[in-house]
Amino acid sequence: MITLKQLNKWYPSGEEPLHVLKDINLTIAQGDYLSIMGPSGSGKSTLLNMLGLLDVIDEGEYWLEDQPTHQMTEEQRARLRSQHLGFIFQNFQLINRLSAAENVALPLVLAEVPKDQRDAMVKDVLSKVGLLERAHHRPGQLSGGQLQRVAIARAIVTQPKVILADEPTGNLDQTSGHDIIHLLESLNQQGLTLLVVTHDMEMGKRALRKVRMVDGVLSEQ
Ligand SMILES: Nc1ncnc2c1ncn2[C@@H]1O[C@H](COP(=O)(O)OP(=O)(O)OP(=O)(O)O)[C@@H](O)[C@H]1O
Repeated sequence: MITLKQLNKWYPSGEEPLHVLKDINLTIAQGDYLSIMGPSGSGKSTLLNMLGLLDVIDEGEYWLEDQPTHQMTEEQRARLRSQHLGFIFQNFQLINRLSAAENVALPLVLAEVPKDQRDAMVKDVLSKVGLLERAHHRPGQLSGGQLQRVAIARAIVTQPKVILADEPTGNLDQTSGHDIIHLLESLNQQGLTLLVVTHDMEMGKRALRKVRMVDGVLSEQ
């Protein structure tokens, strides 16, 4: 479902551009579970941003569901992003003045899903992540592990094919981290493709495919 061919990315930096991703080739199938590990500054988040269609490729090809994203306009890429991709971040990125249910509903509001349909979908995913009874709580009233569950519910409510997670356990204690790993893995077992950038050795090791990034060069173990 995802193919990267000879992908390159540079960032402007002083006199000489910084070559952040170097000739990346990668094929990801539906249902894969892939961890991306490597030293700080090696390009892991940049790669995840490219896969998430959040930034433009300078050179090479990125095919998503047989579609050439490298030839698309920003608008086309945004449409593809909202159809197929869900995102999870280390710092959850929830809106504090909205309840858990309202945070989860946001992508559906943006997609103009009617309210009654929206409510049913939100209820369904909140129950999947075990937080139905906290639906009306605001982020300030929830623990770190619960916040990440809300973020996961928000990521899956649009029924994406791929979840891109950047350090999903990075702000959690060990027990909550375990819970989040198990939740993501159970979603993967139901067919969701899972791509995770992590420094968490446990998660890194448990992934079915282990990819390592060093100085912009990717290798698979
Ligand atoms: N928007 C940007 N503009 C310029 N340079 C950037 C930008 N984003 C990242 N970089 C640089 O690109 C390199 C790769 O950064 P990236 O965030 O992808 O690394 P990482 O492997 O995810 O690191 P970490 O594990 O610390 O999060 C770093 O040298 C970083 O300073």
